[in-house]
Amino acid sequence: MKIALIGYGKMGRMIEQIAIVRNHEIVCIIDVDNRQDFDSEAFASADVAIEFTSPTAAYDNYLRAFSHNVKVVSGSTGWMKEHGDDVRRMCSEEGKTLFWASNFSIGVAIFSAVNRYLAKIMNGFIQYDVEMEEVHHVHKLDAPSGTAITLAEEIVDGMDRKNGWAKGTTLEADGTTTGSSMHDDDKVVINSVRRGEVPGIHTIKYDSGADCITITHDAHNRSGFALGAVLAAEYTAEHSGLLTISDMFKF
Ligand SMILES: NC(=O)c1ccc[n+]([C@@H]2O[C@H](COP(=O)([O-])OP(=O)(O)OC[C@H]3O[C@@H](n4cnc5c(N)ncnc54)[C@H](O)[C@@H]3O)[C@@H](O)[C@H]2O)c1
Ligand SMILES: O=C(O)C1=N[C@H](C(=O)O)CCC1
Repeated sequence: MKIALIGYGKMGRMIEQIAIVRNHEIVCIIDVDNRQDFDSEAFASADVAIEFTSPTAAYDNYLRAFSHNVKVVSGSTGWMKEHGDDVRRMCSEEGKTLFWASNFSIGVAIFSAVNRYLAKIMNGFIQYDVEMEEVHHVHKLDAPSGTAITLAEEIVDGMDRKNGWAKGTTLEADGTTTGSSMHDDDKVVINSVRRGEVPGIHTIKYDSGADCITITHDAHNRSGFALGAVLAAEYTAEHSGLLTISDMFKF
């Protein structure tokens, strides 16, 4: 398969390595300094573009790729609130294809299945309250993480006493804390920590007067995200519309 990369940072570089091992051809690499290459023959020849850039760059990159009829797989987070409706409309009404996931790792797909199951059980046990913590490296631009938001939305779907999520505190790398831990009881509070070079840790904690149950996904490195993105590109070459992890992994 012919793959174009949009964003050649930590994720773009790791995706390139895995794609080559899986016998794909990288036909074009676009980063901030050569955005004119969106209009190249090489870019238009791609079966799929894999996009990992930033919260503010992602949406425009989708538009550029769509204008050349190139399908997109993207892991960029933090753009959904502003552009989610527009992207959904383009995929459902205008024949565009975007595979988007807040987290591409198989481990997080499994963790998400456990999260959904646990939330449904906890719906019947009102003595437990739930909160979440995500820990990421200090370069991360968005908080809470996209993964934490997805996991919180799953909890809200499973528990009648929760009707949304709220951004809690953020412990910054310099030790300062911003945000607030005070929120209505019907919100799933997500606290963030920015520390060193942590690839990503998500912990969901159910606490009662008697005990506490926690589940954690701890990424050792970015290889799980990158492999998942290449698998998603292989899936996207054969499918269309708005796609996500639950389309690819059925469990
Ligand atoms: N879904 C997932 O599994 C997953 C996993 C890791 C990271 N992410 C997300 O992916 C994004 C990128 O992560 P990263 O660790 O590779 O970041 P990074 O900062 O290492 O790399 C981003 C790259 O994008 C480039 N870029 C920025 N704006 C651009 C633009 N307008 N056009 C082209 N290139 C542009 C930057 O120059 C940089 O090379 C972030 O939003 C992060 O949250 C998602
Ligand atoms: O490194 C990042 O940035 C990550 N972003 C995603 C998120 O926001 O959930 C996935 C984990 C790594």
